[in-house]
Amino acid sequence: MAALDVNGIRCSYNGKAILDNLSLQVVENEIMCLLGASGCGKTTLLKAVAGLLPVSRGEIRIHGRPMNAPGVAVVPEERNIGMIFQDYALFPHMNVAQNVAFGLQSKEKNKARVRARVAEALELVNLAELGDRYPHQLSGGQQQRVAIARALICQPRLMLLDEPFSNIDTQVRMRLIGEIRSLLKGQGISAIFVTHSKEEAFAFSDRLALFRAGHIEQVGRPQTLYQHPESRFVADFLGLANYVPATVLDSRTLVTAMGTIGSQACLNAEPGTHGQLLLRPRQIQLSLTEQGNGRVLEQQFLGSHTRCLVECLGVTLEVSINEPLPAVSQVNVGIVPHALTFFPDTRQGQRAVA
Ligand SMILES: Nc1ncnc2c1ncn2[C@@H]1O[C@H](COP(=O)(O)OP(=O)(O)OP(=O)(O)O)[C@@H](O)[C@H]1O
Repeated sequence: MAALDVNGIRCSYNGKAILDNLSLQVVENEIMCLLGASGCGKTTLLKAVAGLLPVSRGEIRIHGRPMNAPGVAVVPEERNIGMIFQDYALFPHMNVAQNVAFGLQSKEKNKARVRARVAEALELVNLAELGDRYPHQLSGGQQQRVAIARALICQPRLMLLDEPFSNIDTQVRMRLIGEIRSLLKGQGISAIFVTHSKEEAFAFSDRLALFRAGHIEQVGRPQTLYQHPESRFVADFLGLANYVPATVLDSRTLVTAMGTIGSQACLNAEPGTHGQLLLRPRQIQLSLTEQGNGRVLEQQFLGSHTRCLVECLGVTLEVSINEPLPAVSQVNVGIVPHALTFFPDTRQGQRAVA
């Protein structure tokens, strides 16, 4: 059974539909990321799932239970979900332990049991020693951990996280993402996580749904979307994309100005089809040679890799290499063998065929 089943929902503000006929499934213990530019409807979907926004068409089921069937509108506190927001939403006049206990107190009257559950939740987020501190005495990362402990204490089966890492500085962010991911996995909690950062989406999610103006453009594993985007919109959103004009020779070969390039998977396009070959910066390799077909225009050493701009037969390519090359180098541009992604020119919206 799916942890969450969103089926053809419509949500509006002031009569204007923001989501229309939108569907999405999240399986048990899966972390799904809603990724997209500002205003595309990610938070609207989260609010509909939480029960904070009415759904005028379609259906939402959480662990098989209908939330909004005709005559049914399950209130947020009865959906067995935890919510974590960007601004932590901690009560400033309560200490950490009181903040964490807050949601449980209406359900559990036995004070000793509340104390034990608070201690357990703080232990899970590595804040066992800080129960007496107040929010203003904590770092951003620690405050977000308190918000997570507060959500975990009610033992939700589905967690909704709305940009939970955007106020955390970059050095702490990736560590916190790793910690929270293992925590959710360890506790068997499914989650939906909203962000507009692709790096966070890649690091945190099992699958991601890329939003575009109220609909989902593509949903799948982060690596699949990055390496095999179905449209140029997805390709461009998820990272730097080079495009090389190409023509299909046969089901596994493209002809480009750089020569013929073999694909490790079928291209599914008719021979003679013109289009664009997608090449990520790591899918291009450079070798130093005076007779090479490329010329290095610019390089930036970025620590873990070097960004290199190369002019090759009239196309400028961005390539990612380990170490900088000698200045003013002539290079040969080659393609790392892989399953090629090719966008035919003729199709509307330029959908990929590989
Ligand atoms: N309360 C509201 N009343 C009217 N329009 C709203 C309201 N809340 C959001 N909207 C509009 O709905 C659209 C989707 O907003 P939503 O908050 O879902 O976007 P988002 O993808 O989460 O964006 P962000 O990344 O900026 O949070 C936007 O055009 C926004 O202006």
